[in-house]
This record gives sequence, structure tokens and C-alpha cells, in this order.
Amino acid sequence: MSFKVQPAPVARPNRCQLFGPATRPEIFAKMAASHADVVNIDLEDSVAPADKERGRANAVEALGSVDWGRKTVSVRINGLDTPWWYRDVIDLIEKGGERLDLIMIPKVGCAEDLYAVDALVTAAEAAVARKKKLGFEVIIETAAGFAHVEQIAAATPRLQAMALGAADFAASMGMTVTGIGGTQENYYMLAPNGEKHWADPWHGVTAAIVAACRTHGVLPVDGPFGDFSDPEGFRAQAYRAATLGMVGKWAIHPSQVALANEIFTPSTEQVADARGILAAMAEAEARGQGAAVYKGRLVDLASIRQAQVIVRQADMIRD
Ligand SMILES: CC(C)(COP(=O)(O)OP(=O)(O)OC[C@H]1O[C@@H](n2cnc3c(N)ncnc32)[C@H](O)[C@@H]1OP(=O)(O)O)[C@@H](O)C(=O)NCCC(=O)NCCSC(=O)C[C@H](O)C(=O)O
Ligand SMILES: [Mg+2]
Repeated sequence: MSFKVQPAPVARPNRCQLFGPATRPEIFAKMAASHADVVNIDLEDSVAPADKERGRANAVEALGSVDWGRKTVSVRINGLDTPWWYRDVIDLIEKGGERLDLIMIPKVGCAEDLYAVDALVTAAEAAVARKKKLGFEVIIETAAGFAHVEQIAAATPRLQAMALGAADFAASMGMTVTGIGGTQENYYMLAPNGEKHWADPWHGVTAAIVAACRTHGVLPVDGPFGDFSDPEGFRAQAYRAATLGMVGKWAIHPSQVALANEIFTPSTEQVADARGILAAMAEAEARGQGAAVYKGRLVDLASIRQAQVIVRQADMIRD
């Protein structure tokens, strides 16, 4: 281990983030009643330019009027290259009350983007004597975001989570795809026998996000899977993300919430296995040994750290 210790991210469940456009207030109560850990009211790309002010007013109203229970409540503001983001931040803080937990900042390209939002948020919070400090989540969805992902992850202690926005990312990178997440038709390896083997075009940026997040104590999250009529496609994408270290995934339709919760909740077997490894290693340690055999395979000190990831996730969800 480096002398620089890897910090732990915020301890709260983030298996599923359910999105809803701010211009559809009739779905806010349904979002609140869902089994998502986080709800995101969107002021950005699901709200047309002509509706930005109405959407913002709806979001402010919903923060005070909807019973969000124990959910983490987040609002996605507009991008820093738009005329709307400043008023989004000011109205959310000045009129939204204390229930808002996070703001999500889209299309972040460099650490200075977060410095600017942090400065505005800090001043606005002080002006209204807000008791609770707002947290941030960001979306990596541009070439610049990918290139500067590590400095973005380190930019501010307000940052709690970082997600991949596959649609804007593809556009910014000039990728010739129109699907949001998942396997893409022309992304394959050709085996010598002529069979196509599908590869994951989101792998590189996903691994970069996970590494940056884990280095700086931020939760790495997989973004949207656009085809909500394809649960198996969602499942496959979510399993890949979970395997690479992400803690959760967005849902852009209520049908995706149970899928995300299932995949990002460690199964009973996984938890029993992890606890079994910890028990085997405790026995080995008592015998003065740093390695042991568990179910016919080698386990050692690194296995303890792997098992603890699963046990910690299970404990956090149960609490
Ligand atoms: C995708 C939708 C537009 C579909 O809406 P709708 O046609 O109403 O769906 P259904 O008829 O199947 O709805 C069934 C019932 O579920 C309720 N509903 C629908 N959506 C939601 C929701 N998001 N949360 C809670 N409940 C919802 C309906 O009211 C129906 O209820 P009932 O009549 O009582 O049975 C819509 O789901 C939607 O708008 N989704 C969110 C879109 C969004 O926020 N997009 C932004 C995030 S993704 C993105 O921005 C890309 C990213 O940045 C990137 O770059 O990759
Ligand atoms: Mg986007």
C-alpha cells in the first residue's frame, strides 16, 4: 500500500439513482415511493430550453412539498456553458430549503469547473445560513472530462459521486454510435473462426472513473442505459460496471430500479462466501499464517480486503 491511504467514500447506499424531468411533477411522488436509493430531478437535458424556468420552479417546490423519506435527493443543474446554471444554484439554495442533499453537475471538463460551482454554492449557503453543506455529484460525459478525470475527482471535498454519461460521452468523443450504454453493433473482435466477440466500448472510461474515484474517496456510478425495453441489456451493462468496481447505476425508467438494486446488492451467497473467507483468514492468523485454503482455493491478506468490500456493502444496505 502507498503511504497515501485510499480514503473511504461517503457511507450511504447508491445502488440506483432514479431520474425524472423537472417538467413532470406528476412523477415526483412516484420517484419518492420507488426503491431507488437516490432520486435525481433533472433540470438539464430532459428539459427543453423554453421550459427551464418552469422546471426549476417545479424542482424547488417539490423539495419542500414531497415526502422524500430517507432518500438522497439530488437535482441535476444545467451545464456551466449555459445561461441557466447560476440561477439553478441560487434558487435551489435560496428557495429549496434544507432537504436537498446534492446537486449534480453535468459535462464537467476540469477541476476549475467544480471550483467555480463550489465558490457560488459556498457564498449562497452562507447568505442563507444553510445548516447542511450541499454535496456534489458530477457526470463524466465529455472528452475533456475523461482526460481530466483524476483532477476532477480531487477537486472538492463536496464531491460524493461521479457517473459516466454514455450518451454525451459518445457524442463528445465522436463515437459512431446512437445507443446509450451497452453493446454497440460495430464494436467487436473477429475470431479466427469468423465469430464476432462483442467488446465493451465503455470499458476504458469506466475503468478510469473507478480508478479516479477510488483514489480520492468518491463513489463511482454507471450512468443511463437508454433502452428500457431491454432488461437483459441493462443487466449485462450493470454487471460489467459492478465487476469493475462501480457501486450503482442510473434508472431512466421505473422498470430499471429493481434491476439495479438486484445487481448492486451483494447476493446472500456472495456475502456468505466473503464472511467465510474472513473467518478462514482469522483462523489462519491465529495459527500465525498469512495464507489459508478456503473451498479449495488460496486466500491471503488481499482476500481479506476483497471480502471486506462485499461485507461493507451488505452491512450498509441492511442498516
Ligand atoms: C422514459 C420516460 C419518458 C417514459 O415515460 P412514460 O412514457 O410515462 O413511461 P411509462 O408509460 O412506461 O410509465 C409507467 C409508469 O411509471 C411512471 N413513470 C414514468 N417515468 C417515471 C420516472 N422517471 N420516475 C417515476 N415514475 C415514472 C409513469 O407515470 C407511469 O405511472 P402509472 O401511470 O402510475 O403507472 C420517463 O420514464 C422519463 O422521463 N424518464 C427520465 C428521463 C430523464 O430524466 N432523462 C435524463 C437522464 S439520462 C441523460 O440525461 C443522459 C446522460 O446525461 C448522458 O449523457 O448519457
Ligand atoms: Mg448527458
